Amino acid sequence: MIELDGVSRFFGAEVAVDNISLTIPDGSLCVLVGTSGCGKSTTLRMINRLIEHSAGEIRIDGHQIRRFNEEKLRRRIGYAIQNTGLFPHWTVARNIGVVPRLLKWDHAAVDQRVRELMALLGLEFDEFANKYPHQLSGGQAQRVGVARALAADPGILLMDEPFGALDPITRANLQTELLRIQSHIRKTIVFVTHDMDEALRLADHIVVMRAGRIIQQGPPTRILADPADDFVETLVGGRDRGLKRAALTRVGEMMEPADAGAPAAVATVTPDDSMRLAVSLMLWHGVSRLAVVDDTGRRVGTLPLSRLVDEGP
Ligand SMILES: Nc1ncnc2c1ncn2[C@@H]1O[C@H](COP(=O)(O)OP(=O)(O)OP(=O)(O)O)[C@@H](O)[C@H]1O
Repeated sequence: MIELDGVSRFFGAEVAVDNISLTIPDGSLCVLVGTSGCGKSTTLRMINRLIEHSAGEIRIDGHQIRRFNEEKLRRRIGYAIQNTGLFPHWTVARNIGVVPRLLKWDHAAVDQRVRELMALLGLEFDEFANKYPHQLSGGQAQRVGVARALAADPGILLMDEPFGALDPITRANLQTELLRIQSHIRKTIVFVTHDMDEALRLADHIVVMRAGRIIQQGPPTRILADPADDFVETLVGGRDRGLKRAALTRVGEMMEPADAGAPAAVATVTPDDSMRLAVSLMLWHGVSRLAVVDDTGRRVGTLPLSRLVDEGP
């Protein structure tokens, strides 16, 4: 668990981060979001002590990070940044293995870890291990950057706009990959972005920052349902937020119990489908209710349009 307790950072007279408190439970993906200069990167870098905090306390697993040896702390924490920071004259394999080598793992263990991570990130070993960063596409280089950050199996992964420089399709693919990987490795991830859509897609917990302060924090559905002020509402897309919320809400959360007497429905959804898909299907088929079925096709519920109108997004 990472805890920030009344944390501030001053640069001369300027307050970059202003008395923020935040708890990030183990295994969760917390996204810091906000416009340029609001203090997101400074907050992230205070966690691995690339920047020291000026006031307050930062604790990892209950221990103040000031008490840790800086080098050791940084090796326990993976760090992935925009434009990857890969060493240009090193191969992909050597770049990925840098931290395990610093930690003096033996050669075979480093080699095995590099292979494992390349497989996890979808990079074919024979094709990519001996390439140099300039021979990679932006998305491939970013995958190598993430693999390198994970190499020593850190409990915590800090990611600073890691997909910021990529085209929208590559970016969406890497977001999906990150969610897939996270479902396997369950790291505690702190992710910085200025893109609210990216935050809504990835986060378990969103922290909206402005001028060094936390304006609002909570799960994506809460931020969408109840933005704290006009600034957050603008960030989440104003009138568009109903659809965004529908994309995050599962049918299972909104359905009613199966109604034996109801006429057979033309279209079906599963409890794991998004409400956005359900709305599309209703519009497409011109119906006001859908049958909800499980993986085996058994009817488990009903989703009437009234659920969307009364309580929906
Ligand atoms: N080393 C520094 N010296 C002086 N001021 C700094 C330094 N680093 C950051 N700042 C200031 O602190 C504030 C917060 O910067 P920070 O980089 O954390 O913002 P950010 O939200 O990550 O922005 P961006 O998305 O543009 O990177 C800014 O006003 C910035 O100018």
